[in-house]
Parts: sequence; structure tokens; C-alpha cells
Amino acid sequence: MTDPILRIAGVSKTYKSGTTALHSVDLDIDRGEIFALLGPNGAGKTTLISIVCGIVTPSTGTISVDGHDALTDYKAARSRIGLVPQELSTDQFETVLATVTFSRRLFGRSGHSAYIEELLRDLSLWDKRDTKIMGLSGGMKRRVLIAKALSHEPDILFLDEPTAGVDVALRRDMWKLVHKLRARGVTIILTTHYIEEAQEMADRVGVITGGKLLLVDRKDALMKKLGKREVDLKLAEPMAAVPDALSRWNLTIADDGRRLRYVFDAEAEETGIPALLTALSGAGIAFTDLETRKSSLEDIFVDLVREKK
Ligand SMILES: Nc1ncnc2c1ncn2[C@@H]1O[C@H](COP(=O)(O)OP(=O)(O)OP(=O)(O)O)[C@@H](O)[C@H]1O
Repeated sequence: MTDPILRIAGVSKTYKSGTTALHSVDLDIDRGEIFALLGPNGAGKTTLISIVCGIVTPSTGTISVDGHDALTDYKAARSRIGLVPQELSTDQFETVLATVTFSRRLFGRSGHSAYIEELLRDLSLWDKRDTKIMGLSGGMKRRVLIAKALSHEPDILFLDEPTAGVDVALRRDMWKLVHKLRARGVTIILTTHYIEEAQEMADRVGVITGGKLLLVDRKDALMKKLGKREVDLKLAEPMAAVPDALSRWNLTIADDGRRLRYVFDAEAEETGIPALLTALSGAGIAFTDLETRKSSLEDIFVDLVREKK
């Protein structure tokens, strides 16, 4: 194993207001992985990212970025990071090219570069390079934020809620770019409310709520371990209550008595379905259709957050 590119150890944050946004968070991020940080509003995602990027000071704990302490060796640590924030706070009167080039120069890189051209082309911004920021649509401004974050060729890219309020074209461009960056070895950490995206994109997932990192696991393992499967039977006759004869199965009635639902562990050796079907027939319960479903990362997430409350 190589050293993690990012090491967060015992990081807590209590704001002046008295709100504790993070409780002793430990997290190692591997080189080149795509990590999704999932959590409801107010979970502490932005606070954590802001601390790593040196925008917010932690109350306790240490952060090491590629071996550089984020507090004592701030410049070296920060130069390895690109941050795409949720909102744009950039000079409205500058052109796209000037803004992105300026961001690059801030990190001591030469201004004019084939890299910037490629970046702007990847983000469909090249044709707009001489347009002032204030003349861009909201979606285009988001693209500029991404270009700025990537302007100095960082090793780690943070995307804070990257697709909130973004149209399909930008989403597509963004995920294409994420794949390209990853192929180049860039580590990507994203926070998202769009769980399907974490499911599609991430190698590992961290679930945070109330400032605590509840779990971190490989996405596949998480879905295997915590995933549920469901069998949904459409009943020929509506049913008011689950008969006693069927009490050994975890059954619920749905759709005003028209459906019977059986939920079981996706990994269970014995699903219990054959016995259930026999018992249904023995109890004279007929069904007209049967559907099966596997839980999504979203179901797992909702269950987890509910459990820990
Ligand atoms: N500057 C601040 N001063 C005081 N409290 C803050 C500050 N920033 C955030 N908080 C509080 O810290 C907690 C965590 O907020 P944070 O923005 O990190 O959550 P988040 O997971 O990013 O939420 P969201 O998904 O809504 O962006 C919240 O209770 C929030 O109100």
C-alpha cells in the first residue's frame, strides 16, 4: 500500500457560535480514488472540505496532504488541491481566460499554457474565453469554477455538491472530465446529495451525519453488506392484515392491501422465498404478479442515517 494522499486525523470543529460541526473525524484517502462523502444538509461536509483546503481552522486534529501538514506547511499542501465550491465568488468583470489564468498564476505556475486551452475545451468554455464572467449563464459560471479549480493541475480535486442545480449537459461534461482526471491519477473527493452519482462514480463512500463519520467502505462492499432485496407480490384479493400463518417472514402490506412485500438480506444464504410461496398457497392467498428489487445506495443511506439518529 502506498501512503494515503490525504490523511485526516482526529479533526473536530466547534464554530464560535458553539455549533460543533465535526466530531473527531479520521479519514484516509488513497491516491487516485474517487471518494464520495454522503450526508444530509448540515452534516459537516462543507466544514470538512473547508478545513482540508485551509479556509476553516480545525479546533483539534491534523491534516496531511501528500505528506505536507495543512496547517504548518499550508502553501505546499494547498497547491496540491483544487476546490470547486458551491458558489461563484470570482471577478465578474474579468474574462474567462483571464480568470482561469490568474488562478493558475496564484499557485506560481506560468500563465499561458496548452493545459489551460485543453481544460477550457474539455469544459466547453474555449469559445467563451473572451467573454466576461458577468455575461455567462449560471451553468457556464459553474464550468468556470471547475476550470479555476483545475487551473494549477492539482493532485486532489474537491467537488462540493457539484451537480446541485446543474443541467444535464454540464453534468455529462463534468463526469467525462472526472473520468479523464482519474485516468491521469487525480484523486477526486465529492460531496453529493445525488446518491445515484456516488453509486455510479465512487470507489469508496463515506457517510457523515451530525458531524460524525458513520462509516467508510468500498461502495461494492457497502451495497453487499447492507443491501436488501425485496419481493413484491401483487395480490389477487386485497388483504387487511398479514395472516398468522405467515408471521415468520418479514412481511408488510402496501398499496392499500393490494401488495405484500417481503424484505430480506441480499447476502442471505436462504432467502426463504420458496417456503413463503408454499405457505401463501397453503393459506389460499393468490397473487397476479411478482416483482423483485435490490436496494440502492440511497436506501442504505436513508436506513443508516435513520438508525443513528
Ligand atoms: N461559519 C459557520 N459558523 C457557525 N456555524 C456554522 C458555520 N458553517 C457551518 N456551520 C454549522 O455547522 C454545521 C455543519 O455545516 P456544513 O455546512 O459543514 O454542512 P454540510 O454537510 O456541508 O451541509 P449542506 O449539505 O447543507 O451544504 C451546521 O450545523 C451549520 O449550521
